[in-house]
Amino acid sequence: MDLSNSSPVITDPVAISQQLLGGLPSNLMQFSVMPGGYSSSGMNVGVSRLKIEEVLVNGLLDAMKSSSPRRRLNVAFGEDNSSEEEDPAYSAWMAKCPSALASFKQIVASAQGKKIAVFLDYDGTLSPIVDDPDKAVMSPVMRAAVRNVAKYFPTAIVSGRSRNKVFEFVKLKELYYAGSHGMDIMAPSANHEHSAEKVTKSLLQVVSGIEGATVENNKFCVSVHYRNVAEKDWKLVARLVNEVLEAFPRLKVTNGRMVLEVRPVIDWDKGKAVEFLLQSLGLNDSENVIPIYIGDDRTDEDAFKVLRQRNCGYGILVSQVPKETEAFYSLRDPSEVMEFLNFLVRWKKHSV
Ligand SMILES: O=P(O)(O)OC[C@H]1O[C@H](O[C@H]2O[C@H](CO)[C@@H](O)[C@H](O)[C@H]2O)[C@H](O)[C@@H](O)[C@@H]1O
Repeated sequence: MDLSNSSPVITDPVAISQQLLGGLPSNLMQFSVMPGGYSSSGMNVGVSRLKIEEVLVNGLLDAMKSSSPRRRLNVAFGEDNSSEEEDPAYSAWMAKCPSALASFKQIVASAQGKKIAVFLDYDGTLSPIVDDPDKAVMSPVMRAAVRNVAKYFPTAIVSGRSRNKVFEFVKLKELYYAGSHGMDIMAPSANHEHSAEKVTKSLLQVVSGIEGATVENNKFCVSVHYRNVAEKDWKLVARLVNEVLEAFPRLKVTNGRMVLEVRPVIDWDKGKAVEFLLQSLGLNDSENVIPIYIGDDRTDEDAFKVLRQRNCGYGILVSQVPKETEAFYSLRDPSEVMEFLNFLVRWKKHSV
């Protein structure tokens, strides 16, 4: 795709957005408590607004605490500080989610004679997780691995970052990009971008007093980072984000790796982006195409689910700790991601 015209892979964004918005499943409709404690459906919920807010905030806080553990691992390519001996819990987890490196022969055997399409998350997959989101740079050797993969396989970056921002990190024009958790290729109607601008401003105001809290505008989505916030202040972050979102009924909050992701309440995610990319690239033939999606966080699970539902292709989770996942295989960190990508290139070079 020619990025110079900065036009993403889209068909008719307005029609698709209307279809998306019109097709909003009921479970995503906003639950609103009417004055006097009646829900929009007229049911007497008998629950005070404050009680509901407390439940929402505590739910968010539980999810924040369960997000990626505070592990200060310097895993920038070969400087992995994790202990050498195998962690029994990780070994037990790998029985269910085997290493994609150890399973490489099975993966390529199933791809023999078929087309492989590669989808790559950015943060925690191509770049190590670091404290400052602006410093999550990709190493030259990882860039070379991705560049080489793109020589043999259609390759896309699917990121929560804005499309422009993740392109600035990756710097490879020959790739396809789906930014803002897969929405940017759709160029949803401008009001999503407008909401993101407005909610960014509100979030910056409310978290400005919390040390370590930062807000990142990713065009159609906004990230509220709490990686550098003292755990005692996490509930305050959750409460403030929840309060701001009350004024934005078309936005929701989901969890990433020590980040609250503020996203439009539309039925669109990285999984839908992968389906859209496969279709628009003419790779929708599940008999002859093996999509491989590599990612590290909860938003990547939407893509893993799609591949599992299609019974075609492989999700690969990047994690150093056992996690519930829809992925088929696992890799420990970005250095193993790079090794896997290099395996793919070597296999293709020697099998043509
Ligand atoms: O979909 P991704 O490409 O994985 O992007 C998801 C989020 O990644 C970034 O945040 C994460 O990485 C940061 C840098 O390593 C880290 O500081 C932060 O704690 C992680 O959550 C990015 O800043 C977010 O906007 C993305 O949504």
